[in-house]
Amino acid sequence: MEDMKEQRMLDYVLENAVRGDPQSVVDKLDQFCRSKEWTMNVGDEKGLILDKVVIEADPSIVLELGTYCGYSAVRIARLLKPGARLLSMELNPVHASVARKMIEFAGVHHMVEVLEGSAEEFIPKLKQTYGVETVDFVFIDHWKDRYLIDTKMLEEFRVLREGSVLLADNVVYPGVPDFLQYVRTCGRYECTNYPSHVQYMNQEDALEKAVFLGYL
Ligand SMILES: Cc1ncccc1-c1cc(O)c2nc[nH]c(=O)c2c1
Ligand SMILES: [Mg+2]
Repeated sequence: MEDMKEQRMLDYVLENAVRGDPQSVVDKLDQFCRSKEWTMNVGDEKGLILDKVVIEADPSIVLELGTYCGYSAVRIARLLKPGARLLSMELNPVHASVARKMIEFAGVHHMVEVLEGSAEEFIPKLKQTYGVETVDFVFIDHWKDRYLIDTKMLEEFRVLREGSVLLADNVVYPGVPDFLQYVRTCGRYECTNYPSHVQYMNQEDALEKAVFLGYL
């Protein structure tokens, strides 16, 4: 396989971060993206907002839609309590492979599982295959055209419970207007917007938190 940007980013972490130290992996990923090549990790600025929302939620079961190279999986897992689990879904097999190595190097592989495939495929299986009754936190960061469909699927399969926290990246850029309109107007979510910037750039972006109020 040709040497892809994602492979170069993984190699940089393996050479420069500290094995078993998730913070050092996060720091070296940000350093790579600022000094070598831009990649679509959620990044350090939006990452601090993600940290605060995760700490506040203190979740036991986390879903992530869109693993990419594992930056946010490592960033979230480093904040989870013992026994908590993160299931992260990634459609792209090359990214999933890079992410698994990143997560293992960071030493959080005992709490993070990367599911290779689409959210559409895995959400219906969460209960019988992964023993997940409901989830406490969902980080949505995959593809703008899937945010709304997959959120409705989480509702349809009763994966959410009163108080489940959805946190969506890129609600300004690239933008997910249909998802925003839905969570802000359907009556089943309490929404908060967190203005920020596209990772490692000056372009405006934002995160949106949507707390599920129940199957009204
Ligand atoms: C790729 C890109 N170019 C310019 C500006 C933003 C992006 C960008 C940023 C992200 O955080 C993304 N997250 C998930 N999925 C994406 O496709 C994605 C794309
Ligand atoms: Mg993103």
